[in-house]
Amino acid sequence: MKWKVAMLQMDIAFGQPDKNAETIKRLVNQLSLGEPVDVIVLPELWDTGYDLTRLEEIADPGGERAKTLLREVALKLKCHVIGGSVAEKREGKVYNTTYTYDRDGQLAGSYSKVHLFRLMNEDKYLTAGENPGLYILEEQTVASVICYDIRFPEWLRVHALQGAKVVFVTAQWPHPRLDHWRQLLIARAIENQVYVVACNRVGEGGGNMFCGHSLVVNPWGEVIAEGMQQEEIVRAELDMALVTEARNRIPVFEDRRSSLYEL
Ligand SMILES: O=C(O)CCC(=O)C(=O)O
Repeated sequence: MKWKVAMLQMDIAFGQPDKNAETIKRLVNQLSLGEPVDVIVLPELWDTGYDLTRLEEIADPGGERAKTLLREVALKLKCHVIGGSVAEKREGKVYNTTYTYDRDGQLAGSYSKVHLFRLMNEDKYLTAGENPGLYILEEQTVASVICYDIRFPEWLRVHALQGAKVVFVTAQWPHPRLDHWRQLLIARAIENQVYVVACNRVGEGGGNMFCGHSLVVNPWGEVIAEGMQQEEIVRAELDMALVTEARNRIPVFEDRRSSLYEL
């Protein structure tokens, strides 16, 4: 199984969900004119950006606005959509939530960010999710996590142990930590013998400058696609056979001594 993936490395207008939805539609139109893709990935909080103090007013009730758009995109491009994340209002709380749609326009699953990033005040305005983000797309188990989650190897391991062959990362990762971004993504790919497909935003907002460099890393830790620091669509091809090859050559999952790791 091979998948062509495309990441929409976009700028995000601070606190302007409608304007950001227009940016997505423009990039999707651009994509629809080129080579077909199997999966697209969007960045984190693409609707509101980090305008956290206005979430009461601008967060998406039940994620319905985002769901409508993402479903339309899946049907237009006939591809799976890892829908970045949006500020989802649910039961009086706000979550940082990803929706994944399959190519038939069906919701394959959702994931709310589990590790809230205190440096950007997420803990003050958002509620943490509790469940892993695992989905089945065309019989492939894949995972999606959000930004700061990549600093928690144990969390990605949970997904790999449950069968994920690809981990999609949706992010708003700022400077000056570009090196952390690249190295953490490469490490997560090597240790879990998975593809890591990570979509970051560009531009500035809320006093942060975001570093782009959306990345695709193969299960051997090789960077097979990387964005620059401007709006662009970053493409790559994933070959699931490489996951099996890496796991057969170095059987990390068989060699684990899990009884020694329980804390
Ligand atoms: O961990 C980091 O350095 C950045 C994390 C982040 O920006 C986020 O989770 O939104």
